[in-house]
Amino acid sequence: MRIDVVTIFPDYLEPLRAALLGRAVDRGLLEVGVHDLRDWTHDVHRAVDDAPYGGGPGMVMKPQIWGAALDEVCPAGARLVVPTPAGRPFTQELAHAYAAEENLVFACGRYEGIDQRVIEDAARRMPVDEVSIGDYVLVGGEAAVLVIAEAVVRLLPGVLGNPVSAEQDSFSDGLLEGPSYTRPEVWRDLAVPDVLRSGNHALVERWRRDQALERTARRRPELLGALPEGSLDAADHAV
Ligand SMILES: N#Cc1c(-c2ccc3ccn(Cc4ccc(CN5CCCC5)cc4)c3c2)n[nH]c1N
Repeated sequence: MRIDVVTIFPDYLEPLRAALLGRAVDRGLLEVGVHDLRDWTHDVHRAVDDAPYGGGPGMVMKPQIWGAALDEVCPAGARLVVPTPAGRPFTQELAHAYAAEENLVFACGRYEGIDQRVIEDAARRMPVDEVSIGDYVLVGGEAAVLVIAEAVVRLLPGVLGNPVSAEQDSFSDGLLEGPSYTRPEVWRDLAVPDVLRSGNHALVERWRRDQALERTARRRPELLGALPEGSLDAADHAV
């Protein structure tokens, strides 16, 4: 997979070359290109924004600059991903879909966002997704790209040391995962649940499933309602 990011703050994307993602790059599992949008400006001020038509707060990013940048950065077959507060929710399901792509290009907006015609024009040549990472307001798209990139790259074959954990992720079965524990057995008078030290794998599996159901019911009850028909068995209904 190759990820390209267009931004006015290239340094913000340095974490793409660190830790898990950096190791994926070093191992040839991932290519990363970060591009400064201002490289496509031609005025002395390197302006990328202008006042919004119709008035309103803040500035909007100019279409000409973005158009020239995306024309050059987007390879044939790329999917363009544009983080925006008005986007559709970025989910684990979308992370899996993106992990199957050869080329992802991220357009990081700032100010009040990017002129909508940039998205409309790009959609003439490639799939374009406007996505949001959550119901809160950021200052630009860069933090969202880091979140999305990490969620996607960890799913690539060979990236995670323990690939099973990607399948046992939260949300992989529609539930939040339950609590985890490691040594010591007692820490500050808090003991590890006995069942986890029982050696009875069936009991451990049942306990973990119950914990996941209880946690999901408490923190994200709407996920229970969204489970596919037949996801819960008789033992689950006992929780
Ligand atoms: N993913 C994601 C995001 C973002 C995000 C993503 C990309 C950009 C580019 C610019 N901004 C700043 C901004 C902030 C608020 C508004 C709304 N307007 C304000 C007054 C009238 C409406 C427009 C832009 C961005 C924010 N925020 N939250 C998420 N989950």
